[in-house]
Amino acid sequence: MKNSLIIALDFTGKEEVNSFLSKFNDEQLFLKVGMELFYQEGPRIVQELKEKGHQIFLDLKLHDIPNTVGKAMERLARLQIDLVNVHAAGGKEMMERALAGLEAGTLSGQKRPHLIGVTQLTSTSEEQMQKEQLISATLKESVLQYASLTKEAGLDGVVCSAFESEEIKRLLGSEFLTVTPGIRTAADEQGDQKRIATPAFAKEAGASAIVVGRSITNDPNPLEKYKQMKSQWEGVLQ
Ligand SMILES: O=c1ccn([C@@H]2O[C@H](COP(=O)(O)O)[C@@H](O)[C@H]2O)c(=O)[nH]1
Repeated sequence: MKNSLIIALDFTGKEEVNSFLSKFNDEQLFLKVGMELFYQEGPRIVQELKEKGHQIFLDLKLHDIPNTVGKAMERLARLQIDLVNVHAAGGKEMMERALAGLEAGTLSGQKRPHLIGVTQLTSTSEEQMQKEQLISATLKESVLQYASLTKEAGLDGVVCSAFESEEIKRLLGSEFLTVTPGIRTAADEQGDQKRIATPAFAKEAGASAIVVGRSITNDPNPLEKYKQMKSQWEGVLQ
């Protein structure tokens, strides 16, 4: 899990996924299945990708009452995913129940999937957060508060931007995972993301893993772009 570059498979269906993955010459990847793909294809897509030897981050960002999230996590654990998440804004009790559900659903002999909490989405700016969520703290303070709550609930780490990773590791320990989306090279379009950083910046900030979607999936040569970003992430200059 640590030091992974996770590719976000934000596609409308299985055909698009297969056509994208065919360019990777059977390379074993860490793939993120999000709402768009999961709602279209259902749990079967996760099973198919696992059967091909890929690791899976199931990014469904659960956020509901503790009982519902706990029960849902118990079901998701059966998919033998590697990483899954909830919104930290759901609260400590909800996160504790999510973890308990995941543990209860993990089959004996299998490893429990890592569970992380989303802090503030990387598409949120400080100004938006303060105006729309009526939070008067700085964005970093809000992220750190959610990260602390996530750790208190016993989770393995958080989703945050690369800008908060270093501080989270300093406060909560180097083993606490920071998974950072909003990753772009200098040439890429920002799109709807607000807190973007390069793979090299994320590495410098001690991020545990980076999540890259459109920079790779929209590139005319996704394999080359993947290799380029991976080598920047791994600290090999290109
Ligand atoms: O705070 C968050 C949490 C999740 N994401 C997800 O990561 C990818 C990023 O895609 P890009 O195309 O590289 O912007 C996407 O699937 C999001 O759902 C995030 O961006 N920020």
